[in-house]
Amino acid sequence: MSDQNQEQNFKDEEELKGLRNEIDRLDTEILNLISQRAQCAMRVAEVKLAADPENAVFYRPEREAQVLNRIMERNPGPLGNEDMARLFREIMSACLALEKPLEVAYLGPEGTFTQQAAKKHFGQWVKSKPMPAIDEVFREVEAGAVQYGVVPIENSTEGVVNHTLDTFISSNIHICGEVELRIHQHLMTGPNTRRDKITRIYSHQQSLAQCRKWLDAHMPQAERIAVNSNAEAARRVQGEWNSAAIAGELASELYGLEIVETKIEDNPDNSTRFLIIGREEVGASGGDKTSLVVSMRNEPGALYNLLKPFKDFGVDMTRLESRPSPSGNWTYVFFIDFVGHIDEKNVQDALAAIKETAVEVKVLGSYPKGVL
Ligand SMILES: O=C(O)C(=O)C[C@]1(C(=O)O)C=C[C@@H](O)C=C1
Repeated sequence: MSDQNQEQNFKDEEELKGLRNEIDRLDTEILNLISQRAQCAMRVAEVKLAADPENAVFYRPEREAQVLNRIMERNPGPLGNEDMARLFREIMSACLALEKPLEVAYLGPEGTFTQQAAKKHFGQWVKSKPMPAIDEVFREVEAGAVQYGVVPIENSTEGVVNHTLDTFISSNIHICGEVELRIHQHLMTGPNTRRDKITRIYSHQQSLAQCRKWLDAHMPQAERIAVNSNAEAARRVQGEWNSAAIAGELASELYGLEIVETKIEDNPDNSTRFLIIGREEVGASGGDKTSLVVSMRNEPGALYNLLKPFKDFGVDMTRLESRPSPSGNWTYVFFIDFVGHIDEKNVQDALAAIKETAVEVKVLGSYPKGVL
């Protein structure tokens, strides 16, 4: 090595050492600040408990949305807004676990996109409990066995999850949040699988449908087998040498499979919206949505009467679905989402006007718009 090179190396080493010292100093500062924040959260828990020892509510979706939105607004970079918000998501999740460990039921089994959505919304610090069906998630929350639940509500390519909508009609559960997940489907195999020997591909029927063009083009010879969930598909592949699964990343981690092809969904904007359900109503965050279920008499102008108040009171409707009413007779109930919180004056006026013509209006909940 020449003297010049040696000198340059020495300078680089010195600079690296200086930068690492600076990182150590900053980490100590961050460590102390996070600890102070955690102490504050513990104090918040004491205040909540003193105010209402029996029914103190520790998880506050409206406050969490405000914290994350504020972080995104003030983020100076170079980390992106979402990356930064995810870091704070985890800090807040850990702080909440200090106040009160949460348990959340989700549509299982382990490794489903719904579990991924639960982790995205609540962070890594909640305990999650898989349930075999959507109505069992509702029942678990209603019975108080867990504090919250997570259920899928609509997919951008496959449409609404009717089972979730129908379950709301007969339950007393509130919606207290929403979370959207980009759905990426991956092809995964076990450690002994040979790509050219794959004769079977397992996945949930919806996922097989979402990857149909890719499968036609790349694996036309393999039989497609629909199973109950993507996680179940991954579990099956574990013990087989000639099969593959299509599932999400979490399932591959859980069952020790290797992802051999990433993002094979035909539509790159494929996403699913999930709802967070609970027993309490949620306060206003300043950026909220409300969901209603309304049943109308089967008469001329019924839909007009339902929609007019939204225009009259300037309420922005974001979704309208109709479902057959459980009472039968070809009558329908309408599921409506709109922008605003039930505490806001124009929302209350619109609801009062709808109630004049509706048979029944049920507010499923006001909740903060999904942040992440
Ligand atoms: O502000 C509160 O009510 C808190 O409990 C603190 C905190 C936080 O860490 O910022 C923790 C949990 C809640 O869900 C919301 C916020």
